[in-house]
Amino acid sequence: MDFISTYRTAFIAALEAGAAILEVYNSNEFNVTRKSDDTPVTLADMKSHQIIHSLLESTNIPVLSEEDSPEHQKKIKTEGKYWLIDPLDGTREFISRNGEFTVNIALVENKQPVFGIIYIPCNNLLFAGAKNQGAYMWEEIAPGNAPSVSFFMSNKIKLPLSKSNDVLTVVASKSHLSPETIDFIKSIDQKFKPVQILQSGSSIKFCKIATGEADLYPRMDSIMEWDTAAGQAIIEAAGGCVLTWPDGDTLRCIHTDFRNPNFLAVAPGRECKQFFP
Ligand SMILES: Nc1ncnc2c1ncn2[C@@H]1O[C@H](COP(=O)(O)O)[C@@H](OP(=O)(O)O)[C@H]1O
Ligand SMILES: [Mg+2]
Repeated sequence: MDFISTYRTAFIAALEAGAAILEVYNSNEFNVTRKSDDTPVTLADMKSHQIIHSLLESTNIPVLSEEDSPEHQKKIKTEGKYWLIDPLDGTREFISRNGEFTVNIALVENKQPVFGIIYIPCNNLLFAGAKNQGAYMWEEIAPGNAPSVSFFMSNKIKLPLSKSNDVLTVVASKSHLSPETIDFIKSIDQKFKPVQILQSGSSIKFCKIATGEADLYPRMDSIMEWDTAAGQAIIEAAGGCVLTWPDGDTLRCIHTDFRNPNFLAVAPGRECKQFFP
């Protein structure tokens, strides 16, 4: 549990970024523009990016953000340790005002996420986990100034939570559901009836796997390493796995264009192999 004090700056950054995001969310000034890959970006993405960057720079560990320029991203040495951040994951959900967006901060070491934070500012929910140190969630964590380390220690809820039923629950994207993901869900439905399907935006899907609220998160289209690193660290710390599909290797941050292959995340306590060919 030392990670709460070790990575205190990341906790502070996530909550301060959450406050800046909500300030934009509660205004009508989103300033939506399109990036070169045609994905949307808002004033909230950029404010969050600046806050997290400036706070994490004090750790003397390089910072790589989704919103950095491609030139800056290429300069970061990904051989050692670096922060990998998505200042606002679920920009489409943000723009459509459904509240399903997150702040993601991961620490990557030797190509593997070893620590992750996901903050859901609209729900006051915070998730964090570190390799060999477990994963936890906190409720009623308001955006803004971070509570003390002792507050985090005494209010933590260990993940996974206990599960109340045997139905296999699959969680999938709300805004980007590829035909391959739909085919995978159909095949699971045939093999493991009854199957329940949930849809949610952003890294909230990883949080649902880490808590055990959902059992499977299939992603059969290629999302980026900043979309997955924090969630993977939390799921693995909780005892689950995030594996490439269909090979079944542990997902790693090894791609020069930061684009992940297809993957399947499996909740703690579920045997991963049964879902692979
Ligand atoms: N085909 C694709 N290629 C790259 N990124 C993708 C993608 N489909 C979805 N994403 C990104 O994945 C993130 C989460 O999406 P989803 O809610 O569908 O899980 C979003 O990140 P951002 O909002 O940070 O840009 C979205 O842009
Ligand atoms: Mg983003």
